[in-house]
Amino acid sequence: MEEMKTPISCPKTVTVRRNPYRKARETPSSTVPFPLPLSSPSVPPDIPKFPIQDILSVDLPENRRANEPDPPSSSLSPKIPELENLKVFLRIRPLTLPKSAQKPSKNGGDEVKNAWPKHPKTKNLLKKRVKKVSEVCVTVNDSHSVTVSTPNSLQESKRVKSEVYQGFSHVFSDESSQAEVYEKLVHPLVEDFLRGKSGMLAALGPTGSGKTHTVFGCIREPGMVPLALRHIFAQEESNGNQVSRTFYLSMFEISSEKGKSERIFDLLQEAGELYLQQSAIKGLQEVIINDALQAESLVAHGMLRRATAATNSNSQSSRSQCIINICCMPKKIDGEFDNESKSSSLTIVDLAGAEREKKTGNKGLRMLQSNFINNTSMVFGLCLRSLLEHQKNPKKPLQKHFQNSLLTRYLREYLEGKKRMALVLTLRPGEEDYLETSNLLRQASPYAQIKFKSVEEPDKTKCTKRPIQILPRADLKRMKFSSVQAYSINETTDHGDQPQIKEKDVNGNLTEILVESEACVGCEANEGIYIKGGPIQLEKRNREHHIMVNFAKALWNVLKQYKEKLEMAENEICCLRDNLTCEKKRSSDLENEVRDLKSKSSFPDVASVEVGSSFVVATCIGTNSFEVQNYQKDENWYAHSIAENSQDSKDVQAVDMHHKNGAIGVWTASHSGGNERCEAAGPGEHLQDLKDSEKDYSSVSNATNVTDTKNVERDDRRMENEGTDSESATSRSPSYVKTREVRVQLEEEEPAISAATIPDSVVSFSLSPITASGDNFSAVKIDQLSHEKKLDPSVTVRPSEDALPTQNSGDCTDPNIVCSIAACNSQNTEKPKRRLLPASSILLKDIGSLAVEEEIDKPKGARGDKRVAVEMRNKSKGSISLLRLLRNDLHL
Ligand SMILES: Nc1ncnc2c1ncn2[C@@H]1O[C@H](COP(=O)(O)OP(=O)(O)OP(=O)(O)O)[C@@H](O)[C@H]1O
Repeated sequence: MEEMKTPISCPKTVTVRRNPYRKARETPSSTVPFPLPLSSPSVPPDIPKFPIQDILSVDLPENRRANEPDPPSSSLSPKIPELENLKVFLRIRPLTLPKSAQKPSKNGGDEVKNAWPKHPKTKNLLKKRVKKVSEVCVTVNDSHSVTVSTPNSLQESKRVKSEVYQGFSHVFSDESSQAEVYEKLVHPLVEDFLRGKSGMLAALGPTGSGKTHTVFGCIREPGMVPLALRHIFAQEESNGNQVSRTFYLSMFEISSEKGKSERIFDLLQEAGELYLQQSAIKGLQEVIINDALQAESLVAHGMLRRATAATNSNSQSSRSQCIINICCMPKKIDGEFDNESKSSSLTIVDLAGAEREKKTGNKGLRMLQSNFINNTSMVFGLCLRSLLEHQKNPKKPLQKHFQNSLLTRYLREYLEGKKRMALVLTLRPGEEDYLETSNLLRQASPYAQIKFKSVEEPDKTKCTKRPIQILPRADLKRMKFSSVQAYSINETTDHGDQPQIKEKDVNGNLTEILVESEACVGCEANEGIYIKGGPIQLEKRNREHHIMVNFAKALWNVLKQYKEKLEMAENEICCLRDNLTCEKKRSSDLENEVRDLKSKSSFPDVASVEVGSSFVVATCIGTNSFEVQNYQKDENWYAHSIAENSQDSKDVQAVDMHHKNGAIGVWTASHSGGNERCEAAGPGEHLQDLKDSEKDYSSVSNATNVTDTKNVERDDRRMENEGTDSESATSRSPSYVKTREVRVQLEEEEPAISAATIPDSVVSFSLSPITASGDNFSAVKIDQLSHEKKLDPSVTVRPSEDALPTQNSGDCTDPNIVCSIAACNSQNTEKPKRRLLPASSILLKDIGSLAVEEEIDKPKGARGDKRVAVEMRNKSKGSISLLRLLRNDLHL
């Protein structure tokens, strides 16, 4: 507060003290310059200096005109193309016409129209033409510019009193003759035409301004067309080239009847209406012209056909757009075109003049025609303006105004700046024509800024159509791929910035085609490839072409590889199919062989086991099916009972039987031809040891025919007899059977379980000592297991209490064979097709233990019932009844 009150003296240096206190830095002026470290991180190393000197040393181009577009940068186009400005000529018609040229109109003709108030300014400027000055609004400044003065009557509504239009190629005053106009306007075009450059001249202007007079002229003052024809043929005659070239003349008009659709008519012949196809008139007659006189007469003939009508502005006003084409085609010498001469065309267009309704006073049909004429003129102007704007600012697209009229469609290439063109503006200088004149000059004078390239046109006779070669189909397909590749675009500097399309022909020669920068060039190759656009677009397209070609190549290679793989896979499939067929055939052959062998085999797989006083015989009748028989030993044979074959079994059963004297016999039952044959084998070789693994039964006794095996089955006694009888048999079968027997030691000497081997398998037998019914007779075929395991040679088998299931196990005498006797369950095994009665021996064994009477005399009551129930559970009804029977029979 004290400081605020005391006056503050202004110090030289002010120190601002902050909280917290900081030491003030010394002022830079008082300090020694502090050298920055060389490797200061804040300073980026090696920053290039700004090349100001280089920039300044560049030579600046000379000042260009304001209306000239900026030159393209050197990087984009190394060489500035030779551009030509559109030549715009201006011709001023005489204000007054000679009396011979004047044809009175209804309203008094030109004299009436030119009775406009005089312009005082022009009067002062052109003193020599006092009469005209008072009437004209257009004055020629020099050969390139004119001044248009506003009439006094319009000065109040107009801001400017005069307008200067410049930039014309030449301004022809009203005193200019046709020859003078021709010399400057058409002569260069004709010269170019004769050199092979096409060109077009169009006359624009309001009605009655002298377009037709300029183009066609009259007898005394021939116009541009007759003069051009004379020039052409004079040139030909002077050069002596009449033979080398042919000139064609065509002339047609585009008109609109009743203001509706546009129509094209040939003016050289009565051909009716013609049609425009793209840029060509279909059906247009092109007359060969041999001399100027003939040509002029043709033109005069066409002019007579042209639609004209008298209007207030013109007694012979054109009501159509008239187009004349003079074509030059080199003649064929010995079927070949002359190399030096080129084809070209010269087009001269006489447009119908724009009309103002107020001035012409057109009504009805005339007014409709006037609308059509004005519309065509407007479209023509729009096309040129769009071209100009597009050239000034390439970002602006080139509008397609040409589509709006037949004339502009026909002249499309010219109106898009692709071909050389010249315009001649005709006007009437009278003050009364001020508006038309002013409008025309305002609109058309900027067209002089339109540029087009002076290019040598491709010779139509050489490059437009190539001969189509008839190639094989495969070659054509290949060409579809290779034709794109055949084009290579090379932007060389030989032709400025015009890209060069090098086209490889069939012979491999490169032919160069120039493509205009803003041009649209169609290259008709065999595949009809069309290249459009400027150099940048062409480059882009070229890149796209290359990409597509590479893509197509890669795709083609991939497809080829897939095709090869597919073919290989198909071949493999074929091989596999063949192999499969072979294997199937082999398998079927093997099956047949096995079947044959089986059928040929005399003996099926048979195994027998001695169980107590009985033999149990198992015969393999299927894959897992056995037929089990048991039979008792008699005094002679251990086995002398055999069951019948099942009807399905076609095999032969054989049972090895053991004679009391140690002989081995085979009991066989064969089936052949529907008759079953039972063969009783006689004593064969004496085999002392039944435990031998293999016994060959080479001797078989004579056979006894058995017609009905069932009889055999039903009559055991008969079977036994037959078996006995077989002992004396002498005939022997060459068949034999191989069996292996596995003895199983049974606990408690109850031969309930045994097993035997048959070839490649093990059969186990289960005989229940408790239940003597046939249901508990079972045999299971157990396939040989792998040889890796061995069982204990001494196997003890303990039958289960209820005998179901019964566990069997056995060992194999052959050490190479490892056998395993698996669980044997009568329910699991396939039941034999025919059940046999239980062995009587077993029953007999049980007879003693069974108390049949007890059963009868069983105590009644609950305990007695239980006991009976337990016993009855162990013994079936059949066994009980059988036991009873046997007891009765045996008197036990
Ligand atoms: N330079 C000229 N010298 C002499 N006479 C001329 C000249 N220009 C035009 N004329 C005459 O003016 C009249 C009208 O000219 P012209 O028919 O050529 O006009 P135009 O522009 O074709 O009119 P439109 O568009 O109606 O057909 C004609 O009689 C023609 O002879």
